Amino acid sequence: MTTIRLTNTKARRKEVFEPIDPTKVRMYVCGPTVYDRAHIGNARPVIVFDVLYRLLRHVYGADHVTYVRNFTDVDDKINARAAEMKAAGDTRPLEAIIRALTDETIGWYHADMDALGALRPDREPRATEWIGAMIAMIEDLIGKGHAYAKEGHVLFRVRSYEGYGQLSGRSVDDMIAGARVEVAPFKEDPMDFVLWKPSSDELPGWDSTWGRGRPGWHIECSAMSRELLGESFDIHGGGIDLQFPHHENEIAQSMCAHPKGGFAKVWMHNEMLQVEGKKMSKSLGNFFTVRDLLDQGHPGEVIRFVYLGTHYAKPMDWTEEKARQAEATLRKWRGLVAGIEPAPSPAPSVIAALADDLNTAGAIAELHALAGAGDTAGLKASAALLGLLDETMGGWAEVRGANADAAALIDELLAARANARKAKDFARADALRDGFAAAGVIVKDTPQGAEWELAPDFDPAKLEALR
Ligand SMILES: Nc1ncnc2c1ncn2[C@@H]1O[C@H](COP(=O)(O)OP(=O)(O)OP(=O)(O)O)[C@@H](O)[C@H]1O
Ligand SMILES: [Zn+2]
Repeated sequence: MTTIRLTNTKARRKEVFEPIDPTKVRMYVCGPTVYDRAHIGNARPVIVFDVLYRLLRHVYGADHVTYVRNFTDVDDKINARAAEMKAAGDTRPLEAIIRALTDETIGWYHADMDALGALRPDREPRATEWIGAMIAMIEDLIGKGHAYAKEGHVLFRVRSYEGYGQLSGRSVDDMIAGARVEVAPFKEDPMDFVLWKPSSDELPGWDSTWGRGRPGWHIECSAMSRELLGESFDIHGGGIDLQFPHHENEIAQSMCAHPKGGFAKVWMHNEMLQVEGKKMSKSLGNFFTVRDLLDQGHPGEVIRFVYLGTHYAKPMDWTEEKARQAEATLRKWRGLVAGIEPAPSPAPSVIAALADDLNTAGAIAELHALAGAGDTAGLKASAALLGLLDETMGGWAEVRGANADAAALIDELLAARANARKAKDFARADALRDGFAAAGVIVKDTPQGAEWELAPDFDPAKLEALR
């Protein structure tokens, strides 16, 4: 069996991955808070953990892997957005606006992430459907002395859990000094965080022994992962921005509620997608959405390919140049594998790269090697492991709109040019080169073969005349 090695943030090193139960590999990834279109930063964990999911399914069998990713559909940011909509004239009750907003956002999220070729997780729990489990967990924590109720709030008593800070490697006192912790009259200690808070009549709320209220964000993931995966599971993922406080708080809650369980064995964090050295985020306003890129004509597969070019543990940025190169490569590979029966399994070299802490850039280098060696069946099977070259994947036909026919003709003419060169028919090869230039097709010869793109003055009639 393939040995997978993963960097465990908790251990701060690369470890051999050994599932607790190899017939039931379990992974939980923190999903989006649903009030807005996903920006391209939010797509990074989706793609990273989709590749891991595909690798786990390949190694352990598709029926032996359970992937859970939640939707946070109760949150102050959602309430604030709904309040803005109401202030802007929406006449529905706030709760109805919230329901419509979260439903619509989940629909967008599915459409956008599907377009990136991400498989849907096995379970996608909505927090609002698991409130009972959250209340039960909070009651349990109070019973065990790890939480306390005050003024309609329930707080987690951070100093009651001695392991607090281990994941992020900081002491509680450092954290207090460094973080902007909210001091509130109902807190015993500034580090304590909210498990439950009161809701006004018009906000979403659920009845509890502490009054009508709603859960805090951190308890959602602890309760849902416990319900769907158990007290111990294999992998917990999310962006590095969630390591503290969100994941630290999840660990504290889950370890205190279920001291016999181990919660997550391996913690994996993707680094940030950045814009000029800063995390892309809604609060900084330096974001654009996956939908923006799709609407600009970038096929989802091209976006995916760009992400795979950088290791998940390194920061990355999005550039048009990367997109251009990705598109040229994929266009060429799509031409190579069209109508080809894939090999029965992916190439060992590609599996080995992915098994080495998801070395996606290395896996792509291996795909180039397969393409270069003419192993198109191997290329197709191996690309599938990365979620690439799927013939049902959309985007390509629309990418250049009416120019889809042109794409086929250009590829045909490039093949003709290569043949002419091989046959030393330089007159024909040169005529094609000049013809491309005149028609507005920019051709670039690279070690991997010819790449092309259309200039703004592209003239389909001139291209047609080159036949
Ligand atoms: N710039 C980014 N690069 C990579 N991952 C990101 C980035 N921003 C958010 N994420 C990840 O996206 C996932 C969904 O997070 P969530 O919906 O809470 O977004 P968010 O953190 O609220 O976004 P923002 O910071 O823009 O408000 C999380 O796993 C988070 O770590
Ligand atoms: Zn979470």
